[in-house]
Amino acid sequence: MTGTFHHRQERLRREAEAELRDRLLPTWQHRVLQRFAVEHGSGWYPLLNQFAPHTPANRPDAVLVGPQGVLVVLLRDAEPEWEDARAAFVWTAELLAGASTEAGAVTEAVARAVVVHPADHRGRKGHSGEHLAITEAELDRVLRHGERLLEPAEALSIARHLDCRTFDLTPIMWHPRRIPQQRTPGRATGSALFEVPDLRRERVDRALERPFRDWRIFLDDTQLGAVRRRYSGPARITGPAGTGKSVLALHRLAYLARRTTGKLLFTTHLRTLPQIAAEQFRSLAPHLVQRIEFTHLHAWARDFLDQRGRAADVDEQQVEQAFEAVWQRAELTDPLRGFRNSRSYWKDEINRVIKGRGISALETYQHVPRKGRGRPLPAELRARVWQFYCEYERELSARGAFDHNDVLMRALSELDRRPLPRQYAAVVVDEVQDLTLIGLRLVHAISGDGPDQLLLVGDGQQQVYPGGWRLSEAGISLQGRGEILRRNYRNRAAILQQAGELDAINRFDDLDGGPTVALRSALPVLRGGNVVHWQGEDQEEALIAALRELDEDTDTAILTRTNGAAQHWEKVLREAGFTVRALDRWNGRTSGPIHIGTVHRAKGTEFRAVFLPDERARSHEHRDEVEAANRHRLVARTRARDHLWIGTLTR
Ligand SMILES: Nc1ncnc2c1ncn2[C@@H]1O[C@H](COP(=O)(O)OP(=O)(O)OP(=O)(O)O)[C@@H](O)[C@H]1O
Repeated sequence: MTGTFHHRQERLRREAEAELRDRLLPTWQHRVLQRFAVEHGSGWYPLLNQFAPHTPANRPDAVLVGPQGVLVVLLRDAEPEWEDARAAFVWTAELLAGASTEAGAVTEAVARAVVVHPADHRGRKGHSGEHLAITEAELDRVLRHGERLLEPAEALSIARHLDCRTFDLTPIMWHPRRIPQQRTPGRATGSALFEVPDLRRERVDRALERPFRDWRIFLDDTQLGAVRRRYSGPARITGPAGTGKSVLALHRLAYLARRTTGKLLFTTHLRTLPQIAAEQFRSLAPHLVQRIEFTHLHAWARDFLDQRGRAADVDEQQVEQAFEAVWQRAELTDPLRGFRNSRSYWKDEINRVIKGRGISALETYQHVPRKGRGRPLPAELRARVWQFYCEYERELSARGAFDHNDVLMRALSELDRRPLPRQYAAVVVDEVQDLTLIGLRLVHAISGDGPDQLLLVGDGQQQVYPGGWRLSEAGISLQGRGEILRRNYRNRAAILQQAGELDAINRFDDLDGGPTVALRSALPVLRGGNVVHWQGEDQEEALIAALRELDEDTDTAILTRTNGAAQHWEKVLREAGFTVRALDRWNGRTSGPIHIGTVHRAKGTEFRAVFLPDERARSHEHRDEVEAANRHRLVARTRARDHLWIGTLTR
């Protein structure tokens, strides 16, 4: 077989020689291109720039499509200007627009720029922000090693697409209209050597890695359209849980990073999400990760104020004490308790409705809409709340303390006083539905209104913090710029159906007036799924037994409503011998132990199996509480990909 293989290589080499004969290429370039041509035998489709060796500086000399993706190749004696390498990449990436395979529309993540130098090159090698630099002696690095990204049929259809899109690239050694038989060197096709168990394992492995591989390399048409669209001002991506909003946001960041200079910002109000997004981005576009700042909005504001010499740190304990001091004053709180006897309700009123909206006068508060906050609050009570709020502010200032809203407000006023010296090339905000109005104003002040500057990503059905706003209140106008995603790629059909049955009213978009799609109308992509409704008295025993029944417990989470419950389950599972990790310490990198945390912490994440133990929540008397609880449940259930376990205590 080896003899046949070498014979074939030699024949390919001779054919390549004949194809390249008329080109007046420097000897080393000739050698490289010949090698590319020969690699057709192992599944690569080379296309040569028709101007080579006089290719314009900002174009590739060759493009190769094969198992390791699309290589945008520049053959250079000396290091190219980085703008040229980037322009060659972007030129090829633009040609990829519209390419699709059975798995979806092709993204830029499939492509990378490679600069090949002669063997005796002494200059810089390795990865730069824009490309990988190697010598001709190291071609195996890109042709043979590395992650396998494309199936043979995918590679062929992408190569054909490139051939159709431009006259500048000419196929060498293959004919775009003939379908060649794929052969893999060293392995006979259809051979009995391929054992059935191997095949089965390969299929299972591929199925498990599939969604991840797929979303990096292929997006659906709507997603890809939104990644590449030029928005003349702020834009918004909505869609039910699991429809790839965050994935789209990451692709758009990579797309914009390649076409701009300077930093880009990914932010959200959730503390743990930016790190997880950064990890995902790293696998999508490792060379661009330095260009993106992944940070939660409060940390951004705090660092910004620090740089301006106006440090404002939040001491949670002091803030809590300030609130408590006022809450204990019966003359202030009795009328409020009469309306709603809930400390957290009034805390939300201050944090999310008054301060979170930046309201500075009672007159404004008297008229502010409080959608999603339950019964209307009469004017006289609003005056009482205002008094409470003023006392709280006094308590804070007596302690010299700032709360989270203060930090955002100070950052906003500082930006107003002196804008950023260098604007971000783009700002992406994830989980936007849970930002306060002040938070939204801040991101708008950071981004500005320019083309492609601001992308808001969210879903009103997943709002878990009270409060609401209209975009216009933050001075943001969308004018129809936006996309709605509908295909759910995360949850298997049974889970999607289960979560879709919840009556999770979308108050957020109700405020904003835009069109929406509810989870129950999302289109499931993955079939099957397993939902277990457990009912009984000994929940600990049942949950542990269910965990033990899982074929493997990696990529599993126990999600709770409260921190107390999360701590309880951490202890129970540790004692039962499981390795567990608190969700708020997770950076999205490893999926080893069982994750335990609140649903708030789990926002934007997903797990193969999710357990939702019953917490004996007090029954909800008010409509807003019922709505909030249902949105909360929807978020929790839609974190599960394959298995969902829902506990109900009967005692
Ligand atoms: N085009 C695609 N092909 C395959 N998988 C995809 C595609 N788009 C997204 N996915 C997968 O779908 C899952 C959900 O994606 P993502 O987290 O971006 O959804 P989301 O809309 O932001 O969800 P949520 O609002 O619930 O946080 C991820 O596992 C992602 O890998």
